[in-house]
Amino acid sequence: MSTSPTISFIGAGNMASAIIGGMLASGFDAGRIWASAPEDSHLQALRKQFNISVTTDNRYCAQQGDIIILAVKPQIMATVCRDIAPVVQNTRPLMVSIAAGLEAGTLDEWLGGGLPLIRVMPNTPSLVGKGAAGLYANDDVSDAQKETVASIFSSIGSALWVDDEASLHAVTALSGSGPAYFFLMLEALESAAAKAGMPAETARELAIQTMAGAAEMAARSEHDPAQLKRNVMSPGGTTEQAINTFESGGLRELVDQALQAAYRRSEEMARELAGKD
Ligand SMILES: NC(=O)C1=CN([C@@H]2O[C@H](COP(=O)(O)OP(=O)(O)OC[C@H]3O[C@@H](n4cnc5c(N)ncnc54)[C@H](OP(=O)(O)O)[C@@H]3O)[C@@H](O)[C@H]2O)C=CC1
Ligand SMILES: O=C(O)[C@@H]1CCC=N1
Repeated sequence: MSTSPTISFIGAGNMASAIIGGMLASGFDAGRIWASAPEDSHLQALRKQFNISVTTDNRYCAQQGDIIILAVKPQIMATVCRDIAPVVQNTRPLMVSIAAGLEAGTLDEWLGGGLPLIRVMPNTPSLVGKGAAGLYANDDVSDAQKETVASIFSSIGSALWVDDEASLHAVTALSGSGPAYFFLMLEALESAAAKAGMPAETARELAIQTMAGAAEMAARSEHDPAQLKRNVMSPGGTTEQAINTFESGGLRELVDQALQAAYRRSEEMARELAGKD
């Protein structure tokens, strides 16, 4: 494989666009990116935005790639993989799946068997170079291939390997789904501030800046989040009142339940899609 491989995305929706946007912003050559999907108008919009090559023909797209990133919904992955199997069995690219739940063994079977395959659980902030991805490789992947894929995902955020495929359920529940948790928090903060009489635009800017600032501080600080939280809580002050309200309302238990629900759904999808349910 050349140092700058051609990457083919099968499926060109939210997550593929976020990865492509992040890759281009980090200097990846648009001439080396292909994407396929059924709806030509969606592809043309993507081509205009990113100047990448597009086609409605998955097999043709697959044929172009040294690395093929499977980025369709898990529920249609079997049809898509079986369709491109004759092509990839011939060209033998490195396969990468970003689908939630779907296990490497199941994908390998649909693709005809014996191909190097990496599962990545990315997230949408990849678009702005702030992604967080967990990666797992099957036994057919070489160290050089692992490095290539890790360097792609490192260029758009953090990329961490897991040794055990089952750990990807936890990655999915934490960072794959995670951006939505923080967007929910932003929604809630904005509407609470609006109730307190703040104009919507001001509330949004202050809430976003506060979230970004807290994240940046947590990333850079030598203190853990509990200490950073205490540093904001003046005894007898305002923060204490808000934190006590969150704690007595069961926020920690709710977060625990939410992550468990996402984790269980990821496991359940793996079983359903492998035909074990
Ligand atoms: N969204 C997220 O935050 C994350 C998603 N993922 C995973 O990424 C994958 C994609 O999710 P997401 O991007 O959100 O989904 P989207 O619905 O946004 O995108 C799905 C894409 O697949 C295309 N598609 C549909 N049918 C076919 C087909 N037969 N052949 C080729 N392409 C097809 C759609 O094309 P068209 O528009 O033409 O219909 C669309 O471009 C999923 O497996 C999900 O688990 C992983 C981590 C995070
Ligand atoms: O909700 C989902 O199933 C996908 C996987 C992680 C984020 N979105």
